[in-house]
Amino acid sequence: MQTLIDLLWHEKRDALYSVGLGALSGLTAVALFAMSGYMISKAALAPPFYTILILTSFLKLFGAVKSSSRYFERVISHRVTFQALSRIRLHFFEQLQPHVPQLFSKYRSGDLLARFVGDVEALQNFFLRVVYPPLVTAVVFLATIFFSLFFSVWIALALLIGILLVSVVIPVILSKRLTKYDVLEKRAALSTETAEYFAGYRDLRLHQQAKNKQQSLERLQHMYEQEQHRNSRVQVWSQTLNAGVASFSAFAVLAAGAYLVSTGELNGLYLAMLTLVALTSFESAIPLANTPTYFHESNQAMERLEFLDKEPLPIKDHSLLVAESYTLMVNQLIYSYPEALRPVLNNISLTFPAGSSTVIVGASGSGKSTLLQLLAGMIMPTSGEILYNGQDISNVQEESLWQQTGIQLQSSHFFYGTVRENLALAHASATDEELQQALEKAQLPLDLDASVFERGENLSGGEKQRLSLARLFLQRAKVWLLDEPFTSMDSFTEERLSSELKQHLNGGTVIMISHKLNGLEEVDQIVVMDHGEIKEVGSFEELVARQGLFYEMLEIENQIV
Ligand SMILES: Nc1ncnc2c1ncn2[C@@H]1O[C@H](COP(=O)(O)OP(=O)(O)OP(=O)(O)O)[C@@H](O)[C@H]1O
Repeated sequence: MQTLIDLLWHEKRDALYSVGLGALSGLTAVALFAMSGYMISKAALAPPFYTILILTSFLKLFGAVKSSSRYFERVISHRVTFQALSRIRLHFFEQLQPHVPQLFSKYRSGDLLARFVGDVEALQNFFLRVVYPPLVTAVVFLATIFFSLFFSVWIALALLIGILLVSVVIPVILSKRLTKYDVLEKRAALSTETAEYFAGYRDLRLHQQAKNKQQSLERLQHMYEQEQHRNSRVQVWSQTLNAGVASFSAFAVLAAGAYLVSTGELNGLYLAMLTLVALTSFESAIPLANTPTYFHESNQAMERLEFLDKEPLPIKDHSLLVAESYTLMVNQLIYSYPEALRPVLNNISLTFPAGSSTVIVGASGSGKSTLLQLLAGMIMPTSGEILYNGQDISNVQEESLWQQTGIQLQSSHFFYGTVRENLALAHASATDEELQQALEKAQLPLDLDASVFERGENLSGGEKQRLSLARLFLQRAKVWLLDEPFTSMDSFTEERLSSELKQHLNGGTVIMISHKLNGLEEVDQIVVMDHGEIKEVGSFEELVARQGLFYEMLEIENQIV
């Protein structure tokens, strides 16, 4: 909540103006009705014509001030809200950014979307319906009670009791009931499951599970609706009590006034005026009926949005020192995924000399991709160090690291748009000719203006892989980290592409994961991994001669071929 107040504080000037204008509008509304009441009573006594004329002029003045101040108050208060919302979005986006590579290990995409769209949106009510109404009501009531004191202490007391009930007693009681409900949490659960349902719809249909999933979605929707229903029931109660107290207070003012008139303590001329003052001033307290609900909702939205703040991030304030080439070293590296019971990489030490080529092989799940992501600085080691030319990358800003590295992961993301836009991701200023050349090198005969659907849905597995290789052909890096770049290709395309790639990567330090063991004779170093450990390191010839794990795997591959 403190963060929200801090973010809103940036708009303090406009917020103050809108509260001032709101108070002015509320006060002139009270004055308008007070004057009307007084005028009606006065008119009954047949006063001189000029008295009516003066009173009517005041009525017109109050009416004009009320409408214009209300108009400007609306303009400014909405400006405050939208500017604060944009600050809030920016703030949470900045908080989110450093967590991005690992974010989806911890949070589901539907949940993140619910937080950054729905929860941020819920905060638009914070100023308009939580901060603003109590301030305006306080000003209006202070002035009204002070004004009433000139006529009767009892009438002022009736107003004071009424406003205390509306602004303190009712909200406090209802807030206790509201804390039981969590509409945002239920909405997030529904949106998380719905996002997954759409993403996996094809598989659900194929396995005849769409109906089951649909039923569980319906259950979530029902829970969400019930929570909304309970929440709105509290809101309706709040509005009813608010209106009841307002009417009762106005009645109390009328009754007290009538009694005081009968005892001669109050001039009857003011009775209608004071009753109308009470009725109108409680009108400015109507929005208070929604304050507990919106306060509770804003509180919950902030709690859901501050989920990342609690996790301190390492400070990365160094840049990678620029060099002609890089030797990569890994020292006693241990890595455990968050909340995993055992480390996935166990005490790994390796050297990748500058300009050398290394292929990492090993059984599925042995930790190859994890090691590559660590080398790329996408995840941080649990312990141990990763050095680029002796420089520890734990405090190096990712951008400076990624300027020197060309990375291809097992799967790349393709954005909805054109082939050109998807390629430009790797080299924003590349000319059409350069983009075309990259496509040719990647053996991908696609038009630059051809459409790409979300996640590359209209591309085959091999085409996706070649499109991401085309991105690599547009880059000039000194370290290349490639995770199985040819898995979805036929042998002929793989052969042609791999010789193109070899030429392109020439001179850089290349580390590539592969499941194919044949054809590695020219590679400088082969690393064999098993269960998160390095089992063997050496050239093809050395490993074959050793007749260890690599040799066994090669034998099996040869038998299968
Ligand atoms: N984000 C993650 N969160 C938790 N565990 C993970 C995560 N990614 C991978 N793992 C686990 O870490 C282990 C190593 O995974 P990794 O992807 O590094 O293996 P790999 O050798 O590259 O496998 P493959 O050859 O099948 O791609 C696996 O047991 C996997 O279940």
